[in-house]
Amino acid sequence: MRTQMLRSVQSASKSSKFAIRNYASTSNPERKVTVLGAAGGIGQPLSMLMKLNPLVSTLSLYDLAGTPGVAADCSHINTRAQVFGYAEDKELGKALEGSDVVIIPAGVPRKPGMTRDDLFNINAGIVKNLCTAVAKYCPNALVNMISNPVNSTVPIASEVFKKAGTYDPKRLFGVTTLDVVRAKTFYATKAGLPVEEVNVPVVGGHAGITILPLFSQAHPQANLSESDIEKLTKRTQDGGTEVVEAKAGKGSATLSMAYAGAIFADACLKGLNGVPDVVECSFVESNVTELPFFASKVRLGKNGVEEIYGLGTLSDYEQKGLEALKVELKASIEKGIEFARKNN
Ligand SMILES: NC(=O)c1ccc[n+]([C@@H]2O[C@H](COP(=O)([O-])OP(=O)(O)OC[C@H]3O[C@@H](n4cnc5c(N)ncnc54)[C@H](O)[C@@H]3O)[C@@H](O)[C@H]2O)c1
Ligand SMILES: O=C(O)C[C@H](O)C(=O)O
Repeated sequence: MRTQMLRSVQSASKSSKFAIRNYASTSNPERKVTVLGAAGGIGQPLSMLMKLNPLVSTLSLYDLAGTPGVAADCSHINTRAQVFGYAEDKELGKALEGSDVVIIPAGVPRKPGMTRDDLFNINAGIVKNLCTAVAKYCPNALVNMISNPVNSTVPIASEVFKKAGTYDPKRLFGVTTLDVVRAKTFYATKAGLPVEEVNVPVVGGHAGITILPLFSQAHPQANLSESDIEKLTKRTQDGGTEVVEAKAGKGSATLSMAYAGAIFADACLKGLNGVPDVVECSFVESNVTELPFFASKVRLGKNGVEEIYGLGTLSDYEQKGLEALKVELKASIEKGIEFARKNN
């Protein structure tokens, strides 16, 4: 028994040495990913998932406090990325310099009874300051905005970058991947399909009714009733609230968000590295509708957004949802722009 265990340990260690040699010999370019808010509920698991990503060569972890510990912990994982922890304002520049992708989950989460917009007063200022630093230290980075309310924080970031003269709409993304992750999970469960084979585009924004899953375009197509589609739509729109209530005051989605954030950052890295046909939904500057920002499928490439796809054919129910969401989304976008202009 003991010999058998020893043998399996020896073979495991042989295979991990082999894996390390393989990493060293891959042709993946050097890529620096920075996480701002890395010691938080999303930041920690997201940092770990980025440490596991072989496309990352440098992982830079920044938060107001606690990042040296998170970085030391992550750094012991035997994967390619070199990990560095930075804390406090004075280290923000070093954390950001040379970044290819900056992921921003810095800010406060919701408690039961709150909307994402209730976070605006605190998170708007945090995002504005962090984006000012991004413009200064890594103006060419792809920015993955996770901090809520995404419908307003992305417009804030765009105004900050415009003021700094660094704005490139192809490089700014609101991360809406969690809506897609949820839509896939709920749809696959209801339809009895293997979840890994399911795809569902989610468009609009990232709050309540502005989240519009397009189940009429789901793959594979399942024969669900109108009432099932309405329930799935509502559950996707309320997915964040479902987690906030279940956590009962201890924050919002962190683990599923870290997973979703890691998928989106990986797509950005693949695009930068020239991998073809990388498509994800994201909230970006867009002319798909009359609104200046909108989430839809985008193709990622060496410059960030290479192509923004239109909405395709919508069902009557989705068309109504689209018209209904525009009022709220427009107001949230304008609120962000106005805040950034006033506080410039
Ligand atoms: N886009 C999405 O789908 C999605 C999903 C889940 C949560 N969120 C949002 O992500 C944000 C973070 O959520 P969380 O659960 O990780 O919260 P958290 O409170 O656990 O962590 C936030 C972290 O941000 C840090 N922070 C605050 N101000 C900072 C600053 N100026 N610079 C650097 N770091 C700073 C805090 O110290 C903390 O460690 C919230 O706004 C939440 O609503 C978005
Ligand atoms: O719901 C929240 O407040 C967090 C996040 O936006 C989510 O969708 O889980």
